Amino acid sequence: MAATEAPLVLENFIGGTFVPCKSYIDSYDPSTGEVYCKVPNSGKEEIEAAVEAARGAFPGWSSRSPQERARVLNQVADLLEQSLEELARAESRDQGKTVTLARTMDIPRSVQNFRFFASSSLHHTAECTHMDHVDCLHYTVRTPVGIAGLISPWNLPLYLLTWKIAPAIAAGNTVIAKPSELTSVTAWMLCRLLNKAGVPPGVVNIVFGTGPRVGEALVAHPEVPVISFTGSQPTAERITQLSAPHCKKLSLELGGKNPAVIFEDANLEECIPETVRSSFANQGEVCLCTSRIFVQKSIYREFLKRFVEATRKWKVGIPSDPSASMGALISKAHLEKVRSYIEKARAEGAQILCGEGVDKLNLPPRNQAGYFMLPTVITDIKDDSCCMKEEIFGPVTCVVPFDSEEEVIKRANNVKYGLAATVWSSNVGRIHRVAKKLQAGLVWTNCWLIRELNLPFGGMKSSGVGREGLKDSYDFFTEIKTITVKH
Ligand SMILES: NC(=O)C1=CN([C@@H]2O[C@H](COP(=O)(O)OP(=O)(O)OC[C@H]3O[C@@H](n4cnc5c(N)ncnc54)[C@H](O)[C@@H]3O)[C@@H](O)[C@H]2O)C=CC1
Ligand SMILES: N/C(=C\C=C\C(=O)O)C(=O)O
Repeated sequence: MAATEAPLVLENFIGGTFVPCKSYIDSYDPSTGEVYCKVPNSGKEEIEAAVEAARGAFPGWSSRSPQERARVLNQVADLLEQSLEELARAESRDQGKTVTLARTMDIPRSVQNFRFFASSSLHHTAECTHMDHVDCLHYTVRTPVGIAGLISPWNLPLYLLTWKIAPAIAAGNTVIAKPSELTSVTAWMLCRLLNKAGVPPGVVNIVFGTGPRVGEALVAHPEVPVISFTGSQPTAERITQLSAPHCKKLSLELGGKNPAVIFEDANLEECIPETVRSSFANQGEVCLCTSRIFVQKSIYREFLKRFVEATRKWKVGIPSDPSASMGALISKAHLEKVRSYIEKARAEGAQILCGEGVDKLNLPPRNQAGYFMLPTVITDIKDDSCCMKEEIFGPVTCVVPFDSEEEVIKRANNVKYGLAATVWSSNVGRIHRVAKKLQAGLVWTNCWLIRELNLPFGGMKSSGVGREGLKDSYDFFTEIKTITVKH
């Protein structure tokens, strides 16, 4: 915080009203390491108030027509779009990402989330069957589940929060959302827009604070039957334990250790810049980022040389620098954790080809205490190294050679995660074969992160439970009932 700047003080949003909290948590600007914001340190009391507000709003909201709800969602989208620049700057300051990325990805996608679910909620149809031999007609109806608990992480703050709020309220639920305590500002800014858009009080409640305090109070509340969570696997385990006594419906979107499989017939002109982006976009803090790159032996040396050259051009800079590709990591603790992986790799005898400890980072004096690091490429590393097995969630990627298709599929699948993968080849048959055999909920071939919101998003193995998307989110946020009519 600059000497003259007063901290931004956030408030909870309960029943359509901003409510101060008894205590606050410091929130840091990752690009300077200074406290610039105070986030409510909410707990059980605030969750009780939010549940009461959400319970009160449910009958009215759930009985509105899909068209009426869609109109309100579209209004939220329009208001977000009108505030795009302000939101992008706030997201960048709070998270450390570049303003450019927030402006071109995070905020436009948040707008799209509301528009997409406003529109898709108008097109759901029910199933119907007949049993003529017993004169029966059967059909299904879907009803909103009730109060949905939504817990989101710090890497794509507004993007992932709105990816949960929009489908939940479009389906007629009321919600209590808990954003990450590390990145709460854009969620708080959204609250003002929700009121302006005509979202009735209590339909969306946003309660700020830490996971163990307010997150657990939300998950354990008996009147919140459905929890949608995006974040780490250990937290998902805790959420599962707390939900078990109530048999809650859970959607868990967790981490990844995503492979890129690059065959000798890949178009390297396209593959190299795209694999740099898939490894280092958003400081490598996206669950879909590539962190293990398998390259066929015949092109391994050439790939490595060109990949390192391209990585060195992925500029780290202050988030407002339009020429920067990457900003600061989320926190000091996270930066230290990411760096510790590089140290472990070095101790195991791996080679660090560029980045941390090899190249020099140039930052203005004001940003010297910010949480910056250079994109780092590791090689000569074994498949059983922790850098090849664990989610680092930072700008670090490992490159290793492979011989055959069969071998690379086995090695790519040899981790506990199964979220995303990329395959690079100009052989269509091989692409289909390999994509089918990779254990991942999402496989991008000859591209990365082209999102089709209509189709299922999510992971297998330790990368999660459930899927999100047009039909999947609707199914998750509704209960289905089969009705039989004898005539
Ligand atoms: N989408 C993803 O795949 C993400 C993965 N991560 C991974 O997790 C690591 C740790 O990051 P964290 O911020 O600690 O992730 P986290 O899983 O602890 O945090 C995600 C959300 O869960 C909440 N939370 C934490 N503990 C909770 C609890 N006991 N009950 C209810 N809610 C709880 C947090 O307050 C936050 O809103 C990262 O280094 C990264 O590897 C982190 C964020 C997103
Ligand atoms: N869930 C995450 C990313 C989702 C991206 C998308 O829906 O396009 C994550 O990084 O945690």
